[in-house]
Amino acid sequence: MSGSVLLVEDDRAIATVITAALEDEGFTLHHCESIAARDRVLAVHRFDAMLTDVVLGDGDGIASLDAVRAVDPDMPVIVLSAQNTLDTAVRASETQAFEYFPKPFDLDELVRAVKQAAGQRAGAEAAPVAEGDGMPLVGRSQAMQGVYRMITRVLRNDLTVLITGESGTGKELVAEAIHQLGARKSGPFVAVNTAAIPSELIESELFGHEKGAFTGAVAQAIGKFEQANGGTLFLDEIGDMPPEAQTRLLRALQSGRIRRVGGRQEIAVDVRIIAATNRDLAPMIAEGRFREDLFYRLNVVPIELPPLRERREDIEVLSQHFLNLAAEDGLPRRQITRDALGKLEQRRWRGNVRELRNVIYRLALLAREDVIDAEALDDIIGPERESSPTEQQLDFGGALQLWLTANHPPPGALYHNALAAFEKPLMEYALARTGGNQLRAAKLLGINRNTLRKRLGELAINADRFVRPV
Ligand SMILES: Nc1ncnc2c1ncn2[C@@H]1O[C@H](COP(=O)(O)OP(=O)(O)OP(=O)(O)O)[C@@H](O)[C@H]1O
Repeated sequence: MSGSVLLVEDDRAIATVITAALEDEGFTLHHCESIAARDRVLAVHRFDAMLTDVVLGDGDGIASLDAVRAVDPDMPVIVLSAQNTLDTAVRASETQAFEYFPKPFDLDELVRAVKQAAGQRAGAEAAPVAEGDGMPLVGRSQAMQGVYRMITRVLRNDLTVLITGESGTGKELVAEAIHQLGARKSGPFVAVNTAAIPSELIESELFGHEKGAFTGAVAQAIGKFEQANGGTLFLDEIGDMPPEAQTRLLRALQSGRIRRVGGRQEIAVDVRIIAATNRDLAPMIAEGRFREDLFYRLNVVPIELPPLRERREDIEVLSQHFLNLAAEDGLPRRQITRDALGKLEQRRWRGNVRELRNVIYRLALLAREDVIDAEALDDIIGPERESSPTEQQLDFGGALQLWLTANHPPPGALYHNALAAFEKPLMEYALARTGGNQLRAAKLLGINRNTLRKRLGELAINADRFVRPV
């Protein structure tokens, strides 16, 4: 049996014996000798079970269990005690300790109890998250099983999660799953893509601002932290966060309170944070571009999403899943042959699951027959291009196709709505690049200033939003 066990015991002889016995059974042991050390390690690691002595140098192993429950309410705890009094036994059972062992104890019995405790936890946790069953994630590979296991570990607590993985591997979907399946599901899920917001606006976007905080702050605005109160805040592309915003975020995480830009009052927020990045943060920390202390605050529970090329066995179920979604989105219902799937399984998928989704939608839309075979696949998507993943994701036609299937504009409004969907981000980009200066934005776009002003009005874009704080 495998599993990880935290052993809190200041008697080294006993610790050595327990460690040896449990390691022989395949457990990984982490040993510490004090309550302070226990709490430090629990803040960053999660264990399948904990064994604790009662009388420790810096406190009482039972009386201090509340702190353990606060970070991990469901971890089975086995109490070991040399004070074989009824009082200790009663106190242990009052804390719902999994089991109580007076010293000296029978080592075999202890090993059996640990196996049972760790097994019970794994059983209780394995149940809620598996593919299907309200679980939006598809894939049965070993790698995805590991991801599901990690998700189950964070459903019944509010630990901060850092999701890493290449672009398009499903990081946002995992964040949504944690929210939907967890205790906060009735609260809001608010996603912020740090990379998509001009750096000058990030702080105001996250924390809100008071009226007059900077030029253009014409009214008070509530930030994403406050919007997510009682729910989950998903901070995507956290590696792109500018240094000042990192500092402010760290402060908010430490204190559970935020202050609006230009505001004096500290506001308490009850928000679970899930962050994600497709960048390797280690070199950024080394170069001083990402705060190490923030990294540790975020990386309490790391979840790593494997690239699609490392779980090719999932390509078949994912393809079927996306064919179904395409049909639900109003595209023709298609089937795909084993040969065609074989070809899909050989591709590199540098854009990961997002790229697969786009390809399947394109196939569903453009295939001439209901059954997509290898030949049809070659016809429609051709050989793999040598383009970078970014180019593949930014394939304009593909994105438009997805937009068209996801939005069903009323008849007669298709051209108008598609144009607005295209123009709005373009105008916003130009305004963000030029700090809200309409003259410069018009120049950047290569259009007349009056045309810009007219379109801003028609598209309900508030140019003031892009004015840089001074
Ligand atoms: N395991 C999966 N099962 C079903 N759909 C998936 C899975 N993984 C990803 N997807 C789909 O692939 C697309 C990309 O996923 P998502 O946006 O979550 O990726 P991401 O890692 O957050 O990307 P980025 O780093 O670019 O923000 C979405 O349409 C998502 O629904």
